[in-house]
Amino acid sequence: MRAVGGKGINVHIKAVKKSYDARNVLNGLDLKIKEGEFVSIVGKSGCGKSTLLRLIAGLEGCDGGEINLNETQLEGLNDQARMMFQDGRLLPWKRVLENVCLGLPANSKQKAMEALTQVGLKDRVQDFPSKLSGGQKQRVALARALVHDPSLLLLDEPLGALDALTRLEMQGLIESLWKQRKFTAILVTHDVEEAVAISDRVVLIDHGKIYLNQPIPLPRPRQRTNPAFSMYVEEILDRIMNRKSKKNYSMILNQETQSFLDSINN
Ligand SMILES: Nc1ncnc2c1ncn2[C@@H]1O[C@H](COP(=O)(O)OP(=O)(O)OP(=O)(O)O)[C@@H](O)[C@H]1O
Repeated sequence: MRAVGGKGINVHIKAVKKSYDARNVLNGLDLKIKEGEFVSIVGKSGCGKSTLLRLIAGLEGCDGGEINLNETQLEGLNDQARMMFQDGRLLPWKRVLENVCLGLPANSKQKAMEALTQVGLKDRVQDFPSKLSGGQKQRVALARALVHDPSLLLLDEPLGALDALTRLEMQGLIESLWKQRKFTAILVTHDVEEAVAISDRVVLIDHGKIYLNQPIPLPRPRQRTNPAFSMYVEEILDRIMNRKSKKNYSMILNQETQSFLDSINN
């Protein structure tokens, strides 16, 4: 069933398989994401993060298993989701406002203006993308996704090409829009600090399955100077690199993980 007004949806990924050229990328992957939850996906390059996002977007089909959105099996394109990529994918010959209005009915200008105001670009609506900085282009891409009131926002390394300061600003913007609009968000990122800073939960893909399912129960906005913040970052990095945990945080983290997983399964 379609969620209304951008309210988040549950995403249930069941035993999903995907292969390319007879090589298994996703190998019976299971993941449950709650309505309105912010989940980040991390893992080594090539482990299948973007593949999973494309399957959830319905851009490609699964070779096995299924993806359910609020208990309804996804077939074809996921019309409740919008996706944002590393390169904003703006049309260079269209102005900012026209880029955001793409695919919308002719009377949607007001709504597009509101989305552009929310991302802090109301003064740049008549500019062409070539006049914008990298961060501004990604703000347009974010407005273009949000103007459709998605129930699910899929973020494929959207901040990967930005400088460190712009990245921090954009993380804050994405987090505040997620809080206001209450959509479900799935972020693919290589930056474990970014994942810990804005997610309710970080999941790690390895060998085509979820290898770590780590809730981040820290208050928001997250303080990077908080020792617990560094503990999560270190532990997740250790697990990505298959290193033995240096400080033996695993036990604490595993207890939190188990109680979180119990709560979503009940
Ligand atoms: N269309 C395709 N045809 C063939 N192989 C593909 C295709 N798409 C992805 N792959 C392969 O599937 C594997 C997973 O790719 P994917 O892009 O999902 O990884 P990723 O974890 O997002 O990587 P990165 O972090 O480097 O972006 C890679 O080995 C990739 O080469």
